[in-house]
Amino acid sequence: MVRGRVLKLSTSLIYQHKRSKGFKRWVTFIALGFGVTGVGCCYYYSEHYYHTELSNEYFTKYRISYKKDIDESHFLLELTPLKPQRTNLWSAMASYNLWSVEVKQPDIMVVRRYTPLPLEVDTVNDKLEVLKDGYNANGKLLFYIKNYENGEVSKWLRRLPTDRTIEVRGPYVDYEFPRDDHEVKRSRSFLWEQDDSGFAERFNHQPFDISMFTAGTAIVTALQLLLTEDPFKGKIQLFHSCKDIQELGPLIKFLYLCEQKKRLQLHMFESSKGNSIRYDASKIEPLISRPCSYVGSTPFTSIEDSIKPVASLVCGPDGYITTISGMKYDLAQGPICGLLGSKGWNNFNVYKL
Ligand SMILES: Cc1cc2nc3c(=O)[nH]c(=O)nc-3n(C[C@H](O)[C@H](O)[C@H](O)COP(=O)(O)OP(=O)(O)OC[C@H]3O[C@@H](n4cnc5c(N)ncnc54)[C@H](O)[C@@H]3O)c2cc1C
Repeated sequence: MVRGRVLKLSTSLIYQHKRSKGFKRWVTFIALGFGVTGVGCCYYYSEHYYHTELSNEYFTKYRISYKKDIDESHFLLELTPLKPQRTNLWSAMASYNLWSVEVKQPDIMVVRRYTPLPLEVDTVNDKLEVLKDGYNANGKLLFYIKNYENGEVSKWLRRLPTDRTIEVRGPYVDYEFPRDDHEVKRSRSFLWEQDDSGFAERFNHQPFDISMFTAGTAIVTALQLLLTEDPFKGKIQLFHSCKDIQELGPLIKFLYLCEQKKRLQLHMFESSKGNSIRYDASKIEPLISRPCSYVGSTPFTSIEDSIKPVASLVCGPDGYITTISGMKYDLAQGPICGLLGSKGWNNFNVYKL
């Protein structure tokens, strides 16, 4: 009888042991399942959401999808994000913000700003196309860049092969115009060479005009305002200095289209043709308008033929900024002197970028 009890006990112990072994196996299996799912979720999150949307708080990875030399110092660079961008910065910024992004040079850990243009490369025909309203080409960014002989980042960028991954952060707003949320969107159909000659433009409010003074690649600031979705509503009087207009490559066409549409009044100063602001300021002085007063938001009347600039933006190397508008001290604007100073412009209506 005692033997029978012992046998029963040992059988139940073995059973319990077996059961607890099975239980342990189940627990391990479930824990492993949770672990694998957790790791999978983290991987999916990091791949699809984390650090994939462009932000100025971290770097996002982009691939060099196109690079084309214009001449020995200028090239076009197209970056495609590794993950398509959900935010359409062209719709969000429109022409109310001039914006740029920072590109990181990882070997020396420095960043430089570059100003994207709302263009994408049509690889079949090897030409530039303006991005249509509501379309962001999945977040592609196209840049016009000058490489400097001793330039840390521009020279490095020019040498990188296509398909190389680089890191970008932004966007950074470099200048902000007053935003009018009750204004109608401006059409850009002429940029696709569509005939809109029968269409008379009307706005809710009277647009204001500006003057821009750019040198070299700084022309991208004017091009961004002219080509972006809902482009600048007023006229832009642009004084551009460069060695030769040909250094703009395929971008020249867009300037001429805007000029034909009377959205742009272009004054070119090409040093290779002996036409330089630096050496002959008297050539440009008579062309510069005096500042007109900004009267704020008034009902639309008409689009006039004349240009009445209420603000001037000056963008280029330090020496150029000094000639046009007086010295800029790092982040401080400094007093308005130079050519603009002599024409009555001041710190209320001039901004040195
Ligand atoms: C808001 C913003 C937007 C910009 N957008 C663009 C853009 O779209 N395309 C573009 O090409 N550049 C743009 N730049 C200029 C760009 O950020 C770099 O300054 C430029 O590429 C030179 O950097 P680097 O590292 O190659 O040269 P660095 O190592 O900084 O300088 C090397 C040498 O080049 C000289 N140098 C540097 N910059 C200039 C200049 N602008 N003019 C004359 N000499 C210079 C320096 O004096 C130095 O001797 C922008 C700058 C700002 C602030």
